[in-house]
Amino acid sequence: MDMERVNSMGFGEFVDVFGNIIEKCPLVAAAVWSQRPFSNLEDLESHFFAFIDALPRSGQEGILRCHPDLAGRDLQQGTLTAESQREQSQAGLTSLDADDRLRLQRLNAQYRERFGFPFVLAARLSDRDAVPRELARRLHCQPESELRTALGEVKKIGHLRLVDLLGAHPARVE
Ligand SMILES: NC(=O)NC1=NC(=O)NC1=O
Repeated sequence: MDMERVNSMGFGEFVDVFGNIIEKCPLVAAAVWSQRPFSNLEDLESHFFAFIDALPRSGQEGILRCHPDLAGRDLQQGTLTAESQREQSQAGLTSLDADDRLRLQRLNAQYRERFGFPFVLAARLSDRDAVPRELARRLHCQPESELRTALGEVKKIGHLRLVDLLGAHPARVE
């Protein structure tokens, strides 16, 4: 899909295509549509990220709360979005043994208890050993910095989902 096609999309088609760039937050795509035309993937992405950055803290925490736990209930029940299902299975989270799954669920619960939002990490850039390690590490961070870290992961997930849809930007040959 090229940028000409993206820029020609009506509102409905744009939200159909980009509504889950930010997990379960089609509002972001609905807002970004009015910023068209976009010059390239980075430009489009910058509008998604600017919307998130401009939200009040409650809105940013709301974005995080829309993310399903890693190896959590949604994964067990098969109710993940297609993107999340793919990302979590690529990180090996669909084949955890009972002990590892229970450990991750306990860590997720501790994390949510401490911060009031779920642990979010770009699963495609991680793996089944790194996820619990990173969760245990971030569990001890300060709330302010952890909010920023978590939103950074939302942006990594969003970037990878945009690359899936638009194709990676060929390296410029100077
Ligand atoms: N809590 C999460 O981090 N969820 C997720 N990370 C991903 O990369 N996909 C998810 O569903």
